[in-house]
Amino acid sequence: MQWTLVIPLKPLSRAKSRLADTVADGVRPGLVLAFAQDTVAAGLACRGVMDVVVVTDDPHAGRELSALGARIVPDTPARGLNAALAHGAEAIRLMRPGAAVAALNADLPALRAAELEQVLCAAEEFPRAFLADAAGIGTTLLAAGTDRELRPGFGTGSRARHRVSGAKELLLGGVDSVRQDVDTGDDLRAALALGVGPYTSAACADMPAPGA
Ligand SMILES: Nc1nc2c(ncn2[C@@H]2O[C@H](COP(=O)(O)OP(=O)(O)OP(=O)(O)O)[C@@H](O)[C@H]2O)c(=O)[nH]1
Ligand SMILES: C=C(OP(=O)(O)O)C(=O)O
Repeated sequence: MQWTLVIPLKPLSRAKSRLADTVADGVRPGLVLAFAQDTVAAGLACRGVMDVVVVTDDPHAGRELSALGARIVPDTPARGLNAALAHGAEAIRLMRPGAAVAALNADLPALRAAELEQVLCAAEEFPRAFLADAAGIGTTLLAAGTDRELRPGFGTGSRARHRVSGAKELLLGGVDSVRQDVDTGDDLRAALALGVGPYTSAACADMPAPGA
């Protein structure tokens, strides 16, 4: 099965506010963009991925991610993360009816294409499936196979919400890079320990010791 990834990204100046105590305001937007660049680059390098759609209203991020090969879809006006994902999935299926769609957070700087491939292969077995985040509370990926509605329930506590929605939880080992989202300073240190992609690595090199 070939998947289209739909990746939501908030305007950079407002994103990742929970990193404020670790990363200075002036540096944070560049770091958030670097997370998204590493996420998109790994997604595009994944064999099971046909294409990547980023839902964002941020013009700078749109240009940079489009240069990597992503298609940019403008956000729905101020209706939040799940509306953005539903809107992205709808745009994909207008273009390619029935397409298999997987929502993926843009904050996965350690993402490895081979691990994403493993998750998407496992998701093929179910109409809807999801992967819990490293903290075990949220979700980093929600997949809807051919002709299945995505029905995203992302946000705080989304693991339980996606379970209740009937999506199958993928209980896989060896896919830490797909689970490791970055919300806090501790998450950033965990991602750095796993090994981040080149954009995040370069952004962190300009920062005062985020891994300390
Ligand atoms: N397009 C779009 N993406 C969103 C929106 N809200 C959140 N996201 C994205 O959804 C993903 C998961 O969101 P969070 O992990 O909460 O990221 P965040 O909102 O930047 O983080 P905090 O400010 O710390 O809450 C990230 O890739 C965000 O950029 C939205 O309203 N529109
Ligand atoms: C978006 C999510 O949460 P967080 O903001 O904690 O990344 C989620 O896990 O669905």
